[in-house]
Amino acid sequence: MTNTAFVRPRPAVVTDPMVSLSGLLREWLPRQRWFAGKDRPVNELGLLSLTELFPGCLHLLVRAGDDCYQLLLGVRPHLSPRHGRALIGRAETGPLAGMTVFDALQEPRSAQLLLERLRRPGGAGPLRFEADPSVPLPSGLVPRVLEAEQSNSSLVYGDEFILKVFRRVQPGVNPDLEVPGALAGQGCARVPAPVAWFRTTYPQEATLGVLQPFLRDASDGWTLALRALAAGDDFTLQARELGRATAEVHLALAVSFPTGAHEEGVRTASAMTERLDAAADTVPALRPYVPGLRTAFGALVACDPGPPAQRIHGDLHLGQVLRAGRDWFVIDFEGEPSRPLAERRSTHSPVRDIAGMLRSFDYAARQRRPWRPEWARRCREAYCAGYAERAGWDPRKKHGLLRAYETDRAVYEVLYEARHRPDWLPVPMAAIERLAVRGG
Ligand SMILES: Nc1ncnc2c1ncn2[C@@H]1O[C@H](COP(=O)(O)OP(=O)(O)O)[C@@H](O)[C@H]1O
Ligand SMILES: O=P(O)(O)O[C@H]1O[C@H](CO)[C@@H](O[C@H]2O[C@H](CO)[C@@H](O)[C@H](O)[C@H]2O)[C@H](O)[C@H]1O
Repeated sequence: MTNTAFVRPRPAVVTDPMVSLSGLLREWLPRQRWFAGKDRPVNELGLLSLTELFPGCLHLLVRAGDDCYQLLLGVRPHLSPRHGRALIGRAETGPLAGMTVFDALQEPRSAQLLLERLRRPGGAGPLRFEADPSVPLPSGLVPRVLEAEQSNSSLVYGDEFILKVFRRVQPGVNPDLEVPGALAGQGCARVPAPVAWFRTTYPQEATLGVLQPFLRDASDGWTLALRALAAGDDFTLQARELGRATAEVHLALAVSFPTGAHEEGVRTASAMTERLDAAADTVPALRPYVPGLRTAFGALVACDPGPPAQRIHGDLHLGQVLRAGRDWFVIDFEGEPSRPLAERRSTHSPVRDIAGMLRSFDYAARQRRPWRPEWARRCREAYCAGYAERAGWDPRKKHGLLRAYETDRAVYEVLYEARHRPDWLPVPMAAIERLAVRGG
């Protein structure tokens, strides 16, 4: 979304509201977890589109640096102190002078009206609200903001549905709508199916939010793994079932979307090397390990190409899987948020997902002192065994591939932690050291 043309408000609302909003948003945006540009000041905000969603609620797409963000802003004379967390500030100048501006997603009345909007398919200016007509959406469900460390913002309605509002918007269909929709069409029960969604048609087509059933009694894999570690419990049964669930999702993806040829070793190795070099430019701690890590990528050229490329999850880790009863569900098919959407929607080796989950067992084991490498090793074994049971091929027999993909994932994690959670940097750095120096 690089088109910065000002969209005339449809339906007409206020003129040039950015005069009122820019200063407030420049302060507020860098404090939001989902805002990617924290490392530089927000100098200029470009308005891409503005729509009055309902009275007192503006929908905005704004450009900050190279990124486009979706904002739902409440604008009222006053905000109850009970909802102080939603407050962005009081506009001093421009057409909204004197009004209180707040994050509408964190204010219950606005969140309720947003669900009402999803219940009635139709348009509002460039926005389109759509729903699966076979799923009844009750009115009056009480909203609450999900208190999770998230890349987006999610609202839970009456513990029945969860609405994910994408914050960083890229043109095109978001895989987190596309993939669960296609998998539901294949009857894959491992992924909650979208029941309603909204998108924009301006300045370019883009998915803005998806509503899906809320798995009420579910716990995510990360929480369960840490709980097992703290109690000294074995986690191999769960890991094995998770391996099976991953393979089932991969099989469903392979029939729902076109598959590709085997990823070509030379091309994959050079893409991974490029990512490594870019990461080492940003994170100096990586530099001493670059030659050793390159060896892992270089080995791809000679090793068995592995399974054919296909659509995958793209950012699989323990936080992306939910266990309800004895079943694992997979969520969040957006892929790695920093990659371009076209790349996230293309085919890749399924080994990429497997490597993501294997790295996650290592992350979990490193949350305890002393570090529990045996716990991680057993989970990794069990996960691969479960995967092999369903997929018909065993990831453990693809050592060279697995090492390269794990290395690539650890490099991504180093960059991610450096940007978002510098205190966590030692976790992927320990893996980098292991992969570069000891080779696996
Ligand atoms: N269908 C669901 N049922 C229950 N909880 C969910 C569901 N979808 C997401 N969640 C919860 O919301 C959290 C964030 O969802 P996710 O899609 O990973 O968002 P993000 O991409 O912003 O990180 C998950 O970790 C999980 O706890
Ligand atoms: O926000 P997303 O879930 O899309 O994923 C991003 O954030 C994750 C952290 O919240 C990050 O995952 C890394 O930390 C996890 C523990 O918090 C660990 O289980 C993962 O293995 C590790 O990669 C993920 O990389 C990032 O894309």
